[in-house]
Amino acid sequence: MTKVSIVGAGYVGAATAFAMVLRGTCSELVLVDKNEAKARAEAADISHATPISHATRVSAGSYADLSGAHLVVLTAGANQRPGESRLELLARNAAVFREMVPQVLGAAPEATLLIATNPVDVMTQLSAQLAGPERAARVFGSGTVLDTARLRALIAAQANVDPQHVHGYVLGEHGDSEVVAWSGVTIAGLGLEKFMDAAHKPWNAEVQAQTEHAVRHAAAEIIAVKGMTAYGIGAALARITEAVLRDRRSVLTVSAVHGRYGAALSLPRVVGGAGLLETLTLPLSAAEEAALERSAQVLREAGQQVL
Ligand SMILES: NC(=O)C1=CN([C@@H]2O[C@H](COP(=O)(O)OP(=O)(O)OC[C@H]3O[C@@H](n4cnc5c(N)ncnc54)[C@H](O)[C@@H]3O)[C@@H](O)[C@H]2O)C=CC1
Ligand SMILES: CC(=O)C(=O)O
Repeated sequence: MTKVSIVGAGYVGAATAFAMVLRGTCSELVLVDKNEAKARAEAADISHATPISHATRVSAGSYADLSGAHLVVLTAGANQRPGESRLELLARNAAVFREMVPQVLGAAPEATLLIATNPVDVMTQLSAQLAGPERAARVFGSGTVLDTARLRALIAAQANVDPQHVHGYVLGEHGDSEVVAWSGVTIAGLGLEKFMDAAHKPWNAEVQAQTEHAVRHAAAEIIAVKGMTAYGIGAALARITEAVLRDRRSVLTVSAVHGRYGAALSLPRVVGGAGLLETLTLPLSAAEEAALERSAQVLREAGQQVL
């Protein structure tokens, strides 16, 4: 039996629950929201997919119903309005987390906490602070797992290959200062430029810059039209959850506090049954290292407002 709870049954919480049911991530799923009627309606709607996907017991509940959860996904709080940055949500969502995290930990003291609410890096650092150092390996955020997926999808489209066979990472803030680690992107074991050359696909500095711009601004462009993003992050949260529940030792760019950078930010990390198992140090170019340090500086300054 694997039990997951999602606190925040808005667009992201519902998309995550739906992704989990389609993927068969867990056997029991409980949705909690301060709007109890919304949580009940989403749970009912999603449960109707279970006979034609995976047998998952989906319900709505209160904090008390988190008891026994192996992992709790936190998606509660405000989302961005068109034109707003993630960091502008800081004060509002920090207030939600100060109230919510102690209640979650009170009801499910053994659970791994997976944070998605924005600004996700600062919310992760705040949650880690509220949870205490003994839970350090079990409190982390979705970080740049979504941005990394966007990068892989865009490169795959250019290369005309399966996105699962494109490897590379977005590091740092899940936000405007994020860093695309171009020096480490590979397809079929070849560096990106070598692969594109061998496959006779057009790739140059201009295409690379356009791709990076599209990754960095993906959320803003989607939000400008439909008001929110949900499917990408829903799939990402389901994938991260599976790494924990199935002890996969997956390499994922989740966000966690890093002593050297003095903030929670994303680096490639090994994620498994005990949570964060290892942080990997990638060989980066000097420009990427400097950009990562600047991203950490953005997060340290943002953190000073609420930590
Ligand atoms: N990390 C990532 O990659 C992504 C993060 N997000 C973030 O996820 C968060 C949620 O976004 P949406 O689902 O679109 O927002 P939404 O407004 O649709 O849902 C938020 C839900 O949180 C609930 N809520 C608020 N305070 C609560 C509390 N104290 N206890 C329980 N429930 C509470 C609300 O009732 C609402 O149902 C936002 O901060 C958004 O920016 C969104 C997309 C990607
Ligand atoms: C909203 C957000 O953080 C995203 O889609 O990346």
